[in-house]
Amino acid sequence: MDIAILGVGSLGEAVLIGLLESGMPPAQIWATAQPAERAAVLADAYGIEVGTDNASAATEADVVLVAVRPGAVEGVLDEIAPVLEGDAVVVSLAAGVPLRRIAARLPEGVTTVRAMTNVAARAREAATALTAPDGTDLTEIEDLFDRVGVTVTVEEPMMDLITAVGGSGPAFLFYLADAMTTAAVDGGMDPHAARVMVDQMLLGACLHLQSSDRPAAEILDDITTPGGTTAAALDVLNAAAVDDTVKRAVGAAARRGRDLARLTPPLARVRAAAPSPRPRRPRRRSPR
Ligand SMILES: NC(=O)C1=CN([C@@H]2O[C@H](COP(=O)(O)OP(=O)(O)OC[C@H]3O[C@@H](n4cnc5c(N)ncnc54)[C@H](OP(=O)(O)O)[C@@H]3O)[C@@H](O)[C@H]2O)C=CC1
Ligand SMILES: O=C(O)[C@@H]1CCC=N1
Repeated sequence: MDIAILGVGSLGEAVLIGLLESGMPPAQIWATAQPAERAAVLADAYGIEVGTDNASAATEADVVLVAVRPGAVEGVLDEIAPVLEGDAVVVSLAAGVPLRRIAARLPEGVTTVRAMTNVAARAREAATALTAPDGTDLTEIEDLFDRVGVTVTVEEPMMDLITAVGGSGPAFLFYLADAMTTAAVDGGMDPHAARVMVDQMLLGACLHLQSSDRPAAEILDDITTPGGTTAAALDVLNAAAVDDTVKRAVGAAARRGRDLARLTPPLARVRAAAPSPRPRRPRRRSPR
């Protein structure tokens, strides 16, 4: 199976790396990026065909992954629609853009799929949710995403919530990692040692959680020695209602997904409302 990845940015590159690491031959992957200089850098780095012409890349592929930002999806679909064969499969990786809007841009018979995955595809540990019109055989696409992690199939109305939890989810952990590393460095720890410590702690905790059938709240209890250090930390987190804040953050991300679906072109108004497309927490000191 030949695939095309259209719009190799942050997510597209993560998926590309994961697929190559899974053993997919570079000759089976066609990609596009902008500008041409970035396409050349990607081609050189990964040994695959990377251009700027989406239609040319799509012509080569059995499965086309559309990895541009939500506001650019429909324009890319318009570019590739004339060259797609009837048995082509088009998978949108974008947040928010619904199946009906994808199908409306493509020739009759082309299979349309939405996939919500995440940057852990780079480490072949992504959580991917697929949705497609009723009756679609997703076996081939499940196999493709299984190469970069774990794949589930869901109904489309769940996609905004899954985008918040699964797609944006790594950001919650990176936020925590940054805050904990900063706290350690501010307390006098060597930045490199702090980074190693926090990374390994998160990895170990996630593996522990994944290997257990027990709810996270119960595992949390195991660490919380009465009157001990964890209890002191939890007192502060609970006083600040961090659990409620996390719920509200998930809600905000899911609502943004719904907004992206409504707005055409989506990003014009969303950008006007949010000055920075990638808002970051101010950093007091940068770990290495
Ligand atoms: N980042 C993530 O972790 C996740 C992202 N997603 C979804 O993935 C999509 C991409 O997000 P992300 O990777 O963060 O965004 P990026 O902006 O990093 O990647 C998109 C890339 O597409 C390029 N591009 C824009 N227009 C075209 C075009 N017409 N043809 C070819 N390439 C084009 C952009 O170039 P330029 O910058 O020059 O415009 C950019 O390099 C979004 O739809 C998002 O909702 C979903 C889950 C997780
Ligand atoms: O921030 C975003 O909109 C994309 C979708 C999920 C993760 N990143």
